[in-house]
Amino acid sequence: MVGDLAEKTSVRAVLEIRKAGESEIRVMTKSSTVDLVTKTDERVEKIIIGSLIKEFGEGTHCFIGEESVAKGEPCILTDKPTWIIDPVDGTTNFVHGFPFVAVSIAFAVKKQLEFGVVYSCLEDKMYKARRGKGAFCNDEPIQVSDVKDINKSIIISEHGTDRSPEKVKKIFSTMQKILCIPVHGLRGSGTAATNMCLVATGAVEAFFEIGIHCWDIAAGAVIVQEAGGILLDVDGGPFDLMSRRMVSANNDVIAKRIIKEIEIFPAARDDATPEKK
Ligand SMILES: O=P([O-])([O-])O[C@@H]1[C@H](O)[C@H](O)[C@@H](O)[C@H](O)[C@H]1O
Ligand SMILES: [Mg+2]
Repeated sequence: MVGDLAEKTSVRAVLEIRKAGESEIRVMTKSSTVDLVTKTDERVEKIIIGSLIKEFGEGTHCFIGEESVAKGEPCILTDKPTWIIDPVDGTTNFVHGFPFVAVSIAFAVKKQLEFGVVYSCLEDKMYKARRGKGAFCNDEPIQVSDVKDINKSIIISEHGTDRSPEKVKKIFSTMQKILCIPVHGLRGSGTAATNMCLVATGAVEAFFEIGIHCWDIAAGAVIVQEAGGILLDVDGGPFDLMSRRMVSANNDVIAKRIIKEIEIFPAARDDATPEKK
């Protein structure tokens, strides 16, 4: 029921994004001049939350949505049934017409992710997974790659929207070290949700990033795990959805090899009190 609804809602969101992409896009900024947002991000989030509230009634479920949080709504994951939503993951891509843009909708109960749907709009691929029930792309089962040799891997990372020189230096130093292991290649689609689905289908072996948010990765987290992959913190500890740090990989051999090279830098938790952000 929850899954069907998430799927139905993601289809509505995708139609809206595709339609909006055909006319002129007015761009605004959030935390920095490269952290972009559009009216479409805001409208699509309202559509998603509105249709979920219509179904479940006001006050029964909680919502963590990228644009609502940007407008001051809390970003705290409680035990209550909670939807975690990125209406347009890959907003920069959307603005530039770079063809990877996804809608990401996840559902958690008691802080446990139960269901995720990532709809890659322009490729027309709907990825979905329910805890314990496998992962699918357009209804076909998907599975991570079985590569264990890092020298035969493709790794994804992104540089996010924080451009402070010391962070950028660490990001590129990590990428340089990983590239020179050597791996077959380094990639990045510009949407964390899609990157995770690429891990889940076996197109790449891993995706890691410091600075992502819970709404970028919540749905992808269910999909990667249900496709047989793993999630870890960038220091090798357990994955924490609110920590803004994540390594997703096909297996722990690949994950741990990458973790050896990651230069960690601080990122305020999604659920940090405002004065700590
Ligand atoms: O802002 P947005 O386009 O929804 O999300 C961004 C994308 O997922 C990008 O791939 C990642 O590198 C950033 O960290 C995210 O913020
Ligand atoms: Mg996003």
